[in-house]
Amino acid sequence: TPLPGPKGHLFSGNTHQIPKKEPWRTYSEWSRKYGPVFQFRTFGRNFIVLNSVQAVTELLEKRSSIYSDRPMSWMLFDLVGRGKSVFNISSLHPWHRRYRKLLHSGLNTSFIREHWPLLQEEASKLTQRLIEDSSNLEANIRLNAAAVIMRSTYGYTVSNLKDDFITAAEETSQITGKALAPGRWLVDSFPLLRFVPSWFPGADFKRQALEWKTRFDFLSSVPYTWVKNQIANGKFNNSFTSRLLVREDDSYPTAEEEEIINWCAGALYAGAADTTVSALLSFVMLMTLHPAIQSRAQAELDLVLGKGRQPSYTDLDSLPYLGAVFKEVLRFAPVGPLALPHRVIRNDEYLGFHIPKNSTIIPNVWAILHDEKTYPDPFTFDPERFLATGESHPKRPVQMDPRAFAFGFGARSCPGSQFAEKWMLINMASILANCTISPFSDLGRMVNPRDIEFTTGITSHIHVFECNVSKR
Ligand code: HEM
Repeated sequence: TPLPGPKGHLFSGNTHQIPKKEPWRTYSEWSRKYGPVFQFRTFGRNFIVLNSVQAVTELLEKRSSIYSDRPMSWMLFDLVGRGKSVFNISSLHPWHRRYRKLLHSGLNTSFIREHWPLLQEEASKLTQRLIEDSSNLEANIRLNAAAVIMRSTYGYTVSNLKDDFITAAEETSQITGKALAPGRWLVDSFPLLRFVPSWFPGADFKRQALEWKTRFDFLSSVPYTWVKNQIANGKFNNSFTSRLLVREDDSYPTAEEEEIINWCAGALYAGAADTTVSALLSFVMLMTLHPAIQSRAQAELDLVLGKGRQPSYTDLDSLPYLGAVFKEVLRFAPVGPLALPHRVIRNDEYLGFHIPKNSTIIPNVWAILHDEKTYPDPFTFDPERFLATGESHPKRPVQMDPRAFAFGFGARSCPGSQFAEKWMLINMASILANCTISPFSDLGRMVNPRDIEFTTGITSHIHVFECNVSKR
């Protein structure tokens, strides 16, 4: 049986019905009408949206070996030459496994411990900047992301957002966005167009692709060449990249190994920058709106830290309430409401429905994290959902851990999740131990938690409103 879904035109399918704003909400409504797994179609492409815990677990996790490919973008992967990036590489490509292994071991607990002093130092700098000027909330948080990532990936120190390495990394993500813009490139619907010669009238897309490819080749070589030079000069800082390049037996990586290391290192900024900024912005905004929750997290910190001590690695396990706040931020304001799309590589069947080979699979993480059966009263921000000894609902069972969904699925799940979590927790601990965040009271304006808005994109950001950050 074919999967249910909204009726579309014979040729263009449902192209005209795809929502431009917060599509996860529309998909969630459609799932009430068509069921938790439904499909829709655009020119030559089939999309399947998974809206339930059961569906993502069964298909993306248990059948990960066939559900972990990425949908093809001829413009970005082929013409612009980004098909081998960690995010885009086909799960059938032999490097996919090598990337995953390298990223997992490269971002493991010992990496996190090694970079703990950096995380702690940047957390206190961020806290200080927020106290001095809370009007630049987003820029201050961005600087924290850039500083941590560039230092831990390449051993490179960033002190402002105008830094060359940051502008290079940001240009990379802007080009990626333009090359992936849905419906923008005809070649994505008619792949044969890629063989049109670039001088041919109307082949502007090929000239554009070549320009971007040249730019990418340059941009991706900048930080990598820098680390290699530092190592050659014998004065490098320990980093993700240096750990892979400098070997105990003094051997040199092969050209192929170097290419793999460069793709993996390049993925860290792309994976970390926007996601951690989104999570931390949501945290600050949600603390502004929920003073009682904020004070409870501060009371927990005060108890563990005593007077004057700053939070450290070993404290994190003694801060269950702060841990619950982190989980609730991920649930209430998912960083990637639709994670990233996957592709199924062969025909399959689910609950008697036919899943056609090559369909793009969209996990509706937002719908899962706002399903009232799993998370009663889903639009209320309430960290107690994740505590066994809730004060206000002592008998309520602990709710499902949102980290199982917020970081994606199967052989594509986020390799930086452990690092991200420790990094966010130390930032949150440092901010709350030293400051109190409150609404901009002069204006007497208070945003109703239900009116919070989010931007639409691969990562979604909370709409920022002004707040006060004052030293405690
Ligand atoms: C709160 C922070 C973060 C969230 C919510 C998050 C979430 C995600 C999600 C949803 C995916 C897509 C998974 C899928 O396709 O099923 C992903 C992929 C990825 N993330 Fe993260 N991430 C975060 C932080 C980080 C950090 C700090 C790093 C690196 C240091 C990182 C590196 C990556 C990489 C390299 C991928 C691509 C994996 C692949 O395609 O095989 N992420 N992340």
